[in-house]
This record gives sequence, structure tokens and C-alpha cells, in this order.
Amino acid sequence: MATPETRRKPNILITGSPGTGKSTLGQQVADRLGFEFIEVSKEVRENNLQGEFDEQYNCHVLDEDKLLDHISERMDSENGGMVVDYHGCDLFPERWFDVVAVLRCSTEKLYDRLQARGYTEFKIKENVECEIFGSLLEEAKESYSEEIVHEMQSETPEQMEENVEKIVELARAFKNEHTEMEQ
Ligand SMILES: Nc1ncnc2c1ncn2[C@@H]1O[C@H](COP(=O)(O)OP(=O)(O)O)[C@@H](O)[C@H]1O
Repeated sequence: MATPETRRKPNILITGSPGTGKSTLGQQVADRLGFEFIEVSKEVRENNLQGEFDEQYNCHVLDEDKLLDHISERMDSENGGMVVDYHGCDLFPERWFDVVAVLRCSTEKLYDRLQARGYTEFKIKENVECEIFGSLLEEAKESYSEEIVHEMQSETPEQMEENVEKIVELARAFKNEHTEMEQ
């Protein structure tokens, strides 16, 4: 079972409230680094990892155990090089990640993005509140060592580009540190 000490390439988690830009950023980071991208919502849909239907949210809840089982082989591999995006982070084993990016966005922008997605007022309000309280940042800091948690603003295309660069840099720094240790 790989750990941050033994992994050849870093595993990267991109988290944040829905609509903050996780899947857009995750895909760009994976393309730049040649890493594999696990977009959790897509993985769940394509592999039937849903749990029960939630009437209030009008969607299926995630079956966390099924998801973890489904991705564990890739996440525990010594090779590393996985980019994962999900609007939660305390469900994953801490050993899986070397870099955790938490995306943040103003409530006005987030509201517009979620409305454009066709979310109900109820669901928009829940998600915007989650962002106002900084819930994901807190969850990330509680679940991972603070030095690997990076808060990033994701409101403009320029910030999207900066975030890609920053994560690519962090991934390279991880690789350099590990190569030095091996010498
Ligand atoms: N930094 C940003 N600048 C401009 N638009 C963005 C930014 N981040 C996300 N968006 C836009 O917001 C929408 C939601 O992004 P998405 O990546 O699907 O978010 P998430 O995966 O967090 O739900 C998309 O239309 C995307 O283009």
C-alpha cells in the first residue's frame, strides 16, 4: 500500500463547494501532468456507485464504500499520479493524497453558476451556504496535514490558470523531493 513517502508521483485532491471549478481545474491539471483524472460524480454515474435516492435533493446519494472500493487499487498504487475531484474530502483515507486544493468562490458568482446548471433554489441555497461557512476548507484542514492544504480562489479564468500553474508546481516539488530522497 503506497504512502506519500513511497509514491513515485503525487496524488492530488481538488475539493470545494459544487460550482467552484473543480472538474474544470482537475481536467486541466491532469492534462498538463499526464495524470489520470477521476471525476467522482462521473465515476459514480458510469459505474453505478449510487446509494439511495434523496427526495429533498432530487438526486441519488453516494455510496461511499462502493466508491472507495472502486478506486482503491488506483489510489493505493505505488505509481500515484491521480487527480481526484469531489465536493467532500473526509471520506478518503488520509494516506491517499499529497496535495489538497480547496477552491473558493464568491457567493454571487457561485449562485449564477449553479443557477445556470438548473439547480433548484433549495439546492443553490444549501451549496451557497456551504461556501459562505467555508465548510470544505475546514473539512480539508481537519482531514489532512495543514501543509498540504492549499486554498485557491476560483472566480476568473486568470485565477483558473494560476491554480493550474500552482498545482503543477506543487506536483513537481513533490517529485523533486522524492527523487532527492532516493539518491
Ligand atoms: N475560475 C473560473 N473562472 C471562470 N469560470 C469558472 C471558473 N471556475 C469554474 N468556472 C465555471 O463554472 C462552472 C462550474 O465549473 P465546474 O468545473 O463544473 O465546477 P465543479 O466541478 O466544482 O462543480 C463552469 O461553467 C466553469 O466553466
